Amino acid sequence: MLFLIGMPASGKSTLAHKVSNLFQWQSADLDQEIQKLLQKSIPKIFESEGEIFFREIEAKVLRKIPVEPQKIVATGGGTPCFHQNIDYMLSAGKVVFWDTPLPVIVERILRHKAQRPMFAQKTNAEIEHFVQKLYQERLPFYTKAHFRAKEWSDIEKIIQRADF
Ligand SMILES: Nc1ncnc2c1ncn2[C@@H]1O[C@H](COP(=O)(O)OP(=O)(O)O)[C@@H](O)[C@H]1O
Ligand SMILES: O=C(O)C1=C[C@@H](OP(=O)(O)O)[C@@H](O)[C@H](O)C1
Ligand SMILES: [Mg+2]
Repeated sequence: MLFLIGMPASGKSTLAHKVSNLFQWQSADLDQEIQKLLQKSIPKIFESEGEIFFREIEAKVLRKIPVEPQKIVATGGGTPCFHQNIDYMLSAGKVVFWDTPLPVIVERILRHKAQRPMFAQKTNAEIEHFVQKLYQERLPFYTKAHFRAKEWSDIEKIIQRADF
């Protein structure tokens, strides 16, 4: 099983779908599993229950996703940084850091910021600064991954060479 980690808006959810379609792999999206379980959108969960509750549920749901070969799981941007989730993922499967360039991430967040609870209340300049800071804080977790991928060809190589 492959876990995708990386910044919010780096494209983890999109990439999991693409791998699933192209290689007929199973896929799962941790945020979607949480939304299904609680019958609430991620922004609503943040708003009504708060981040601490979200991180607890996130850690539990992560560990409930069945570990199977030829399966790719998109996690949330913060997943590896809480509740020893990175150690769990490193032991349960292979972990890929999807390292999209920060300017691309900033541009995507600015386009859809209303849907993202961490960014909705911030000005554009604040978002840019916040994304830089978040990247620096999270890099020590992200770089624990088995693989660091920057483009699609990196993903293809990982899928072809690793025995999952
Ligand atoms: N390779 C890509 N090229 C262009 N846009 C992309 C690409 N991957 C993702 N996106 C867009 O970026 C946004 C965030 O993608 P998403 O897969 O939700 O990221 P994440 O799950 O990492 O937050 C979405 O609007 C998506 O359509
Ligand atoms: O970076 C984060 O802390 C978060 C990223 C989101 O997932 P994506 O990375 O799929 O946007 C989602 O889990 C939640 O809003 C928190
Ligand atoms: Mg996602």
